[in-house]
Amino acid sequence: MQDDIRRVYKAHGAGNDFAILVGSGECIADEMAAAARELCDRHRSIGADGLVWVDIAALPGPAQVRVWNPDGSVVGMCLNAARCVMVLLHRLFDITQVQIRFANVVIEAWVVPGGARLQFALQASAGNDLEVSAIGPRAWFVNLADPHVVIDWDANAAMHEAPLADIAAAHASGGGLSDRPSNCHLVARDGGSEYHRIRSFERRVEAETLACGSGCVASYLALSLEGEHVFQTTSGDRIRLAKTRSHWSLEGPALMVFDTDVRIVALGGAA
Ligand SMILES: N[C@@H](CCC[C@H](N)C(=O)O)C(=O)O
Repeated sequence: MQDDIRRVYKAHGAGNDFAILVGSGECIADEMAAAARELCDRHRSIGADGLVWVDIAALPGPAQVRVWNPDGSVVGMCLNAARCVMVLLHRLFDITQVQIRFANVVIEAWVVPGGARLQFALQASAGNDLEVSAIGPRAWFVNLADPHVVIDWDANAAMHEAPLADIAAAHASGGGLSDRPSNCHLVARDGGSEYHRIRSFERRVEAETLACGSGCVASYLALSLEGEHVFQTTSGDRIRLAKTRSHWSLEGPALMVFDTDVRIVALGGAA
């Protein structure tokens, strides 16, 4: 393969889709930010909600994982991408378990039928300030590795018709309920049950995505839930979430879509 041609893997976790690059060692952050802008473009390239770099140098030990939004900004933690990485490493190396390390969050991952299960701890610490604060009668700001606004939507009002992009622009873009651009989630709890519907608008994707794993965690925290809860995402897929003491368990679908060779201009390929 020529030096400027890279293997790119396309995968999705509950419809949240990613272009994934695999390599040994650290990547160059500026180059990857530019590669994210290039590869995530849905009109001119593969198209994705984010670009993922997986450093496999230490396998079967920890995989270092970095994620960039389509605008080239860094994602703190991406739980849908984490499941995709587990499924990809299973495909490539036949491993069924791996530790995935984001900059501030360490995740244990296992392959399960149709997807992956993740286990992780989220603690308030210097690099990962966990913050949940009420910002309205039924709205919360939740800071995980990235900022989220959660709005508790009346389950009797048609959530699928809600103008999510407008709500995010009014309340989660830095001028409304939160003072900084945030991901914005509408959550409706059916009959007070353990079953929730969620719609997510992701900052820096600047669009509604089909699912957001961190958004499910933020919603669980905002709504002060306990025990196991299921979030049905816009894609119709389900993300199962439970918390015991400080440990979270998240299970959901992840699928490889295709892989292909791409000349990436940002990584030195000729335009
Ligand atoms: N989709 C992700 C989280 C994405 C975070 C976001 N775009 C940001 O930068 O804040 C997930 O599944 O966790």
